[in-house]
Amino acid sequence: MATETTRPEEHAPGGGGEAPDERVLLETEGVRVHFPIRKGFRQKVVGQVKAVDGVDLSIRAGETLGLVGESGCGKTTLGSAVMRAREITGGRIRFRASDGRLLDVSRLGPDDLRAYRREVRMIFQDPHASLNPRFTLLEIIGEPIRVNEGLSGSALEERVAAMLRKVGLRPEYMRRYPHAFSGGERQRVSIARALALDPRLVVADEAVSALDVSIRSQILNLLQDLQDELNLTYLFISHDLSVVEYLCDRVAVMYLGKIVELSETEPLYAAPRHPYTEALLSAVPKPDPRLRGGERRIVLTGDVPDPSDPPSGCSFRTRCRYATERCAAEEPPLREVAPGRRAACHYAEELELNGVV
Ligand SMILES: Nc1ncnc2c1ncn2[C@@H]1O[C@H](COP(=O)(O)OP(=O)(O)OP(=O)(O)O)[C@@H](O)[C@H]1O
Repeated sequence: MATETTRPEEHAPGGGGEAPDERVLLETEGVRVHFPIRKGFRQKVVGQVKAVDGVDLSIRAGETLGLVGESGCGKTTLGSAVMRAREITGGRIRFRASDGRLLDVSRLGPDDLRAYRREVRMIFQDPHASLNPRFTLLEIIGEPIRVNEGLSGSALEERVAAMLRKVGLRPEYMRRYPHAFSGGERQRVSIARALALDPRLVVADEAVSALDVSIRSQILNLLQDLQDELNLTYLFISHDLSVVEYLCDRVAVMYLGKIVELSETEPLYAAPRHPYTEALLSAVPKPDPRLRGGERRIVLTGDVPDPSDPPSGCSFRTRCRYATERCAAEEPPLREVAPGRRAACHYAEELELNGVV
């Protein structure tokens, strides 16, 4: 297959011939991932689950971008599309390779695909499921290094020892199997494996959700330290808004396959511009019980609508307490509503929404 690459000066992320934004490491443009629904003996396609339905997002080099939303809104599917673990149905994902070229991720030739898979790595949610119990840490962490760099013997052991030290584990642990370790230690092993090839972008999907609260902050601190030390960029997928507030520079809020709000973290938490963000924030536990007043808590009623049959107009309108007739008739685009802030709500400028106190 042909590899489509463009020189940085030829194409700007964001398209449309603007000056190229050198800060952008990865960009999605109108990305869609639809799953066909098949029925009957002939497995006829009777519909589409629109898991990701037109996502424009850019991830800047060195930042941590949080991707939040309820279960089923398409976060994991978008992360898998970025990882190229899932083919996209439409749109485009572009990545700025270390040599400065912009790569079209769904059209990579074999060499560029191999390079992409070294530069973009994933940390999974469940370190119990993602670490093979039959392999030692040397094999688990060393495997990508052996395959990609051809190292073996003591050279490989040295690299694995260095990775173990980096994530706060003792090098002599490399002879042991995953079952000998606690959940937090296993997540450190997953991180060591993800970082073994010196990636530039790390997609972390619910990376601390399975951990005890006491361990969670240790792993978050480790991720931050490693980001500083290794110049990493993170796409941090989570349904936990407290964790995202702590770790992320910017936040993208996803609902029913679309980004509905995108902003730097602090202003988004202080004064959201989309009613869905407001509802998510109102459910975040407050440290001070006096601030947990019933009147501030907005209960999101009902489930996320069926992504194979989304509501007309604004997809959130069926659960939105501010919805009007216009919301059913007209889909609000994701647009700039204040400097550096985007929201997909007709009333983003007028509504006075509550943030986290
Ligand atoms: N392989 C698949 N085939 C059909 N539908 C799928 C498939 N994978 C995901 N979906 C559907 O796509 C939608 C988005 O799922 P996805 O797992 O991406 O959401 P999510 O926000 O990551 O949720 P969670 O946090 O529960 O993983 C859901 O409706 C899900 O049922």
